[in-house]
Amino acid sequence: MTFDPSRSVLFRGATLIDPAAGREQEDDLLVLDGIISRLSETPPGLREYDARGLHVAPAFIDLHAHFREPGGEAAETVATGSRAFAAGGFTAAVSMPNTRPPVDSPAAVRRIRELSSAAGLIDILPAAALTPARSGEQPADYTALAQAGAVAFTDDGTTPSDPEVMEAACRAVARTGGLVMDHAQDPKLEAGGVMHEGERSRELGLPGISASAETDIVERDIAIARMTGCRLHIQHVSAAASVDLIRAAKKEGLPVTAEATPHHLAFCDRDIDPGNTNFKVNPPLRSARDREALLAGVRDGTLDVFATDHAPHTAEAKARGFIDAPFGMVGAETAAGATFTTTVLAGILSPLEWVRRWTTAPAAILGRPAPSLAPGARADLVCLDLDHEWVVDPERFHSKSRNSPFCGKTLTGRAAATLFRGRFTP
Ligand SMILES: NC(=O)N[C@@H](CC(=O)O)C(=O)O
Ligand SMILES: [Zn+2]
Ligand SMILES: [Zn+2]
Repeated sequence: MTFDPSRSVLFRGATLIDPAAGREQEDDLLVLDGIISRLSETPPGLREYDARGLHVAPAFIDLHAHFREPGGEAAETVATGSRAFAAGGFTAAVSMPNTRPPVDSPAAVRRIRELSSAAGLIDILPAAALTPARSGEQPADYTALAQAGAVAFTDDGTTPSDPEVMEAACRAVARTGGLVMDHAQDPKLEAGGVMHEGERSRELGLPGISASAETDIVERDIAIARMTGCRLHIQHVSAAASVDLIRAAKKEGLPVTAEATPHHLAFCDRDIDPGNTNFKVNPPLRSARDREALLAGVRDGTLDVFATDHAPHTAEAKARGFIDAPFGMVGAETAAGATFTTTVLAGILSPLEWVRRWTTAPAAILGRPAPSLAPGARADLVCLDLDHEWVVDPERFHSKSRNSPFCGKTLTGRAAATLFRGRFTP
């Protein structure tokens, strides 16, 4: 029997975590020609990977990533961002449309998919702008964008400030069965702020962004989901009251989901060093109480998934000081460790549930088939070393950018290897 050795491997002695089957067990795992196969089919001469002490799971899917191409290639490209995500244990990521120009046409959506295929390390699933030019002025042609390959619609970086535009957009997306992702932050209330408004911002003398900048929009858009039936995914939830609103919406049976970022789970405004602009992010790192509420939301499933909001910026841009530097932090290569450390090690999630939040849960939100370790499944896999303690050194990132708040921090857990269609990456 012949097989392609570059897409075939036998993982020996791994602990397999298969959230689709709800199972964690010690076993070998065979990958043959990029497909998970029955152990009884193992051919002679196959490469073996010693996975004793390691966990093998479906590879991670990120619902929220910025690749900066076109227009921001000094900070990241599809190729460098793909390497960063592959190194982080991912084989798929949803790209945000806030490039320059924005991804707001079928041609721009197709271009992202072409760049993704050319890089060949992960599947980049493009989100398209919710409104043309992300101007918040009118709905777009969602059918045409979806036909070109858009998996969701968002004006990430902002949200339509006019509730009537948001309602019309959600109504139109609902007709196509599509998904709206929402950067829930009122542009008016956010204006001029650079960190969470509270005791710490007053201490530092920095302009604040109130929690209500987020919660007002979460409330507005849950009401719009109720009226329109549109599937609504709240991005990068930061405030305790947002978690309460989302919990209540779910209880009511509304089609609302939400994501938690690694950085909002790991840090609060007390951790902000005003001399380090890598802590400047939108929405801002909020109070310790907000952070506790996010962890409670992760625990009870109100926050369905983790998502990185990987937002690369050049060292030059981040050197402008806390007032003028752009918002955003990289996250692809710290996501696994940061979320394992803040949730599993903290006793909030089991390892199986933690894997679920990076795999089957985001796939379900996208309406894609559940990633699985069953024979016949595509071998998009991550091999995790969950005992590995490491100190984050951004100089070692594959990303073009280094703007990580985790620099110098110790995390537990990392991707030891990633397989994309059976091939080791990056
Ligand atoms: N999160 C951020 O602080 N920045 C993001 C935009 C966004 O996700 O809102 C970026 O594109 O840099
Ligand atoms: Zn955003
Ligand atoms: Zn974003």
